[in-house]
Amino acid sequence: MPDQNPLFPAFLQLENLRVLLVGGGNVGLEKLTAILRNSPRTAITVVSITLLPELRALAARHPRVQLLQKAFAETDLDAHDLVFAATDDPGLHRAIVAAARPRRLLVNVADTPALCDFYLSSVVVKGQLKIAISTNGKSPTVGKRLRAVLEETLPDELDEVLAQMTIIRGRLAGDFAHKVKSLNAVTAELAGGRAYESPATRRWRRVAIGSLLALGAVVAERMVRSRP
Ligand SMILES: C[C@@]1(CC(=O)O)C2=NC(=C\c3[nH]c(c(CCC(=O)O)c3CC(=O)O)Cc3[nH]c(c(CC(=O)O)c3CCC(=O)O)/C=C3\N/C(=C\2)[C@@H](CCC(=O)O)[C@]3(C)CC(=O)O)/[C@H]1CCC(=O)O
Ligand SMILES: NC(=O)c1ccc[n+]([C@@H]2O[C@H](COP(=O)([O-])OP(=O)(O)OC[C@H]3O[C@@H](n4cnc5c(N)ncnc54)[C@H](O)[C@@H]3O)[C@@H](O)[C@H]2O)c1
Repeated sequence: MPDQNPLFPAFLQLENLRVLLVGGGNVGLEKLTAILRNSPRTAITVVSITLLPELRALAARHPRVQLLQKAFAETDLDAHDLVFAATDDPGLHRAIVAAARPRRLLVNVADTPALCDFYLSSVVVKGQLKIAISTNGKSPTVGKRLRAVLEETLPDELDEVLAQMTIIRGRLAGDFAHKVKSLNAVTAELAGGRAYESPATRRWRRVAIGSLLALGAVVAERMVRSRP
């Protein structure tokens, strides 16, 4: 399958790891915000020559974020597990990746797929439910739009369902196979397909898919027309 998305999705216990963020400008602030929104107690070292006031304010609200106002040095990689590079210096990004490789550190370089060991995703949150979306870098904008559609469409009650299922699975007796059978039976309705969609969900699905397809067709046509 030549065209498949080969990325492996996983959900990190980031609060057990140590993160280095290099760059404290606009993009650095975006990365720090994304990390802390998901995993607010993560230990993060931010290394940057300059630090935006908003980033300082965010760090002040998170005791495990440490700010180091200075230029990046290779030794900053020591004692970290993951690295985010978000400066305005592509040469520095290449140097960070080169220094991180022999240390077996995983690196994300903002907006630079060729230098990334992992990509960030659009994240849908409904209580405890979290869905990460990857377009394999094809269009982060589509990821962002899909996030909004899913946030709007997924019923808020899903979080309650999860809470109830946790209680039920804790109470179920019997062997593993019996438990799986019971849990599948209890949740059968959730997987019931379109017949089980609420009218609002059905409408959103049609609107979302319809408008994305229409938009794609318009853009494609314009591009064909504007070709020299
Ligand atoms: C999901 C999200 C997470 C986050 O960053 O937190 C994310 N980008 C987001 C938004 C966004 N990024 C860009 C735009 C402008 C419009 C556009 O270009 O489409 C917008 C839209 C906006 O801001 O509205 C610019 C851009 N991004 C990349 C390139 C380079 C390239 O494509 O070659 C360029 C061109 C730079 C340039 O032209 O200079 C590359 C990457 N961006 C990724 C993640 C990874 C792939 C994710 C995937 O598989 O989809 C990957 C590969 C690596 C990485 O950075 O991790 C977040 C949405 C969060 C949300 O709101 O839900
Ligand atoms: N701001 C955006 O939304 C956006 C969008 C698309 C592309 N970009 C590109 O992304 C890059 C970063 O953008 P930005 O807005 O975050 O820039 P920025 O100037 O706000 O931030 C860059 C940060 O990197 C730090 N830095 C530079 N060299 C360093 C070093 N040697 N050691 C430590 N820190 C160092 C700077 O002190 C600064 O805090 C730029 O190349 C920009 O063109 C930005």
